[in-house]
Amino acid sequence: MTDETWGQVCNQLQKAVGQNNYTTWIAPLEPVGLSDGIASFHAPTKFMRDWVSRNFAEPILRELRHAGVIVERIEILVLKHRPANAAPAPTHASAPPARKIVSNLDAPLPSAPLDGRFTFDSFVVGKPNELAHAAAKRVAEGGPVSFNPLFLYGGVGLGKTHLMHAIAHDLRQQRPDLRVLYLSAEQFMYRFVQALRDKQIMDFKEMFRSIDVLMVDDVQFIAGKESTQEEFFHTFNALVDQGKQIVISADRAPGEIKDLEERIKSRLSCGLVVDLHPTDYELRLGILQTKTENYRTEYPGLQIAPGVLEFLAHRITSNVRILEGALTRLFAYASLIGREITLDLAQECLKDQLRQSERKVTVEEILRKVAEHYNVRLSDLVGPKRMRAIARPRQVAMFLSKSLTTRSLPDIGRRFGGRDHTTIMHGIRKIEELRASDSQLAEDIDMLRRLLES
Ligand SMILES: Nc1ncnc2c1ncn2[C@@H]1O[C@H](COP(=O)(O)OP(=O)(O)OP(=O)(O)O)[C@@H](O)[C@H]1O
Repeated sequence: MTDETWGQVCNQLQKAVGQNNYTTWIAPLEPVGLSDGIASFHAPTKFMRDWVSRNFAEPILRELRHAGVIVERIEILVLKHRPANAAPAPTHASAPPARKIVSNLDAPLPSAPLDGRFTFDSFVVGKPNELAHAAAKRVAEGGPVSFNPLFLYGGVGLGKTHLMHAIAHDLRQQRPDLRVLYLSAEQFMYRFVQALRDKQIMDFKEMFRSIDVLMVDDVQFIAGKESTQEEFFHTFNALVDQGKQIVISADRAPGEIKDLEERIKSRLSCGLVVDLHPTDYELRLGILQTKTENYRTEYPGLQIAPGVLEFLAHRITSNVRILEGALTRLFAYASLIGREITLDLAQECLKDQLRQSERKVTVEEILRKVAEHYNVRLSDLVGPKRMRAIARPRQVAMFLSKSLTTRSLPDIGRRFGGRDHTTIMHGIRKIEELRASDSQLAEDIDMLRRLLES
């Protein structure tokens, strides 16, 4: 492969993977040769080799083929660390070209790849995440540091990584003068161990202390890993002392991370600790609406019936990742079979997800909702009164208890003031009969069922 071909490939890769990824991961690669359908490259570190192999091998291969190179796979080799004046000593037998030794401070930061979709524009703000969003926005302005660190925590799939990437995107665009490094705590550890092994710990320290904004995702990962914690603590202190911004995320609050040293917990709690709360209905609906808008360009002409998004927002409450996955699946499915997205289609396509998130409705909840709906006392529902105004709602509650819970008739009877199972059966039959002719009753039941299942 000629330099010219590689140059062309690089131009294409820049477009394919984005400028940041290109500068960080592709530009440092050196093509070494091509033989037996294997294109070989040198990478400066193992960390880089692993990242590139995992994340960029496919686009590199694709662009090489586009440029007419006949290649089956790529191979990335690591140049062993060596003194600056020594001859190159690759870990591979073939002779590599001489490598320029660059100062650490000029080298691109080994940031983990950023997801181009995780921007502030695509982040939907609601009550549960508004503080986290506002704090992240503030950091993204790159102005004077007002809280250090910004500590974002919350359960799985609630947007921590999204916000951190959004900060990095904004900073890179608006403050290209700042050295911004985003990586997971696992990658921090990996780099640290690597530096120890390669006796490059001074380079490691120098690099981490040269950063203006350091973002470490999933910091709970270093709990119980003593020397990594120690190094993290020193890095953290050095940056805070220099007035550099730090953003950290974790799955729980600093004080609740087990096996994390006390001094680190207290350091992490010093700035602004913000909780990303579980989503509420409005936020979920907002996210679904935004994502649906995006899909409209991808699937033009696909119709979505009213009520489907509301239904999903009610039923899929676990986390945003699962909610997004359900919507993606639904659009792909509907476009494949060429049908409008209706409630029925959603139920059919998302059976598994819906079953998993099915709420366990209790007889007590049913009694409470039915009492509220018919404006009768709960005690009357389970009591002995027989007048129609009480007896009918009671039968509705019996019917719903049988269809929405897995309780047996005797069990339901016990929860209805110790009634016999035959009484419960009678009540259920009555409602089944009436429902067919009484549309008001059928509507009431439908509504109550939806309320209870949401
Ligand atoms: N408020 C939001 N608006 C739009 N998309 C969101 C929002 N919150 C989360 N998401 C999306 O949900 C998915 C999961 O979010 P993210 O990866 O940031 O979660 P996380 O909190 O880092 O979870 P984990 O700890 O599992 O990594 C992403 O695709 C993200 O874009």
